Amino acid sequence: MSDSEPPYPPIVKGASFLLAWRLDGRKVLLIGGGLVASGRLYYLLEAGARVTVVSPRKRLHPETAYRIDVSNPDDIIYEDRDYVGPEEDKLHVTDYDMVLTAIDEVGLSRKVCIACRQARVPVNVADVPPECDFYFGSQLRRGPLQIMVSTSGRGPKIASLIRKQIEASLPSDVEEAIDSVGKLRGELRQRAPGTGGPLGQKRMNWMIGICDAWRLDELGGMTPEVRKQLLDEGWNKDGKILSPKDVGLKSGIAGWLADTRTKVVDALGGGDMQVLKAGVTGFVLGAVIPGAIYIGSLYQRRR
Ligand SMILES: C[C@@]1(CC(=O)O)c2cc3[nH]c(cc4nc(cc5[nH]c(cc(n2)[C@H]1CCC(=O)O)[C@@](C)(CC(=O)O)[C@@H]5CCC(=O)O)C(CC(=O)O)=C4CCC(=O)O)c(CCC(=O)O)c3CC(=O)O
Ligand SMILES: NC(=O)C1=CN([C@@H]2O[C@H](COP(=O)(O)OP(=O)(O)OC[C@H]3O[C@@H](n4cnc5c(N)ncnc54)[C@H](O)[C@@H]3O)[C@@H](O)[C@H]2O)C=CC1
Repeated sequence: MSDSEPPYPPIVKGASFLLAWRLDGRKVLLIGGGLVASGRLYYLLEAGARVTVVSPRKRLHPETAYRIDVSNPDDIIYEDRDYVGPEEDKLHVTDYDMVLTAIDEVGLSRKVCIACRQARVPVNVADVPPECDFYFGSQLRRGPLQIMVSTSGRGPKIASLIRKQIEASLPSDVEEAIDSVGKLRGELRQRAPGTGGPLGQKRMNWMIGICDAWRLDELGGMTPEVRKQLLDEGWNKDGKILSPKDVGLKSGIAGWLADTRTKVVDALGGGDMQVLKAGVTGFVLGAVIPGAIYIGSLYQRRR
């Protein structure tokens, strides 16, 4: 490295700050009940938010109406009427953790945005990027795995296409792998409880070692007995990292590749090597796009 070369990556401004917002039990105001609102509502409910929907029933999108009709009143409070404005309405933006508008009244949305910003309540106005404190992205979920693609507002349809490519390239056993790792982490914590310090560092190093030494499909196939073996004969013995071979599992990359190809092709409803190529390209693109991947629906907007 030359003397003038910076030691760390340069800052390139213009990005969004990506995070996985824990909305469980939080209050969200959703103004509007059309197609766009139905997508917002779906993701909010999946995140456990307590949503107040204000929108006249006569123009509700069928999915919004369905969610309202089948949901527990703790999850959705529904007001069958027009929202009248931040000054006049009996609902106050200050009582919410997040406010979303998805209505076809630009002036009213602007007023909501101004009131939210004054009160420092995060707001998203569908259709008006400058009035959004945060953007939605194209999302997919497989249990604990969530991936979101953002194009920083430049090309939402491209975000959707990239998300689909990533989706097609995901190994079908990714959810099992994450579940296994979650269980192993929990069991490790029981053996070595506590927060931070040298023990925390040792725990983390051990988990990193295991995740590096085991392929996703191998992790997904990990039985409770194998997890116990990893802990008994690995963690308990100087934090040793046992490989799949060490616990008596056969490794076979060729078998795994064949299996993955079949699963990718199956996921796309059959096909040929062209399809596999598209999936792999998608995965690579997913890794480099200037967007967001949240480790962690397939709701699709139909316009
Ligand atoms: C800034 C942002 C604010 C926000 O909504 O949070 C925003 C803004 C706008 N969208 C517009 C149009 C379209 N939006 C979509 C689709 C989606 N839009 C989504 C997000 C976002 N849209 C945020 C930035 C996301 C990012 O950073 O990439 C997705 C990803 C998530 C979601 O909404 O849930 C979802 C795909 C979900 C999926 O399929 O997985 C399609 C395609 C389609 O419908 O098939 C079109 C038509 C094609 C086109 O116009 O490009 C317009 C112009 C309206 C006009 O011209 O009148 C604006 C306003 C503007 O750009 O000025
Ligand atoms: N950000 C984005 O990604 C996109 C944004 N949009 C925009 O989002 C907005 C909503 O789009 P859609 O859901 O497709 O429209 P829509 O026409 O299906 O739904 C509008 C909904 O808002 C309700 N509404 C209107 N005035 C209201 C008020 N004062 N109080 C409560 N509810 C009210 C209507 O009853 C209806 O349920 C539009 O402005 C549209 O241009 C549309 C597509 C993409």
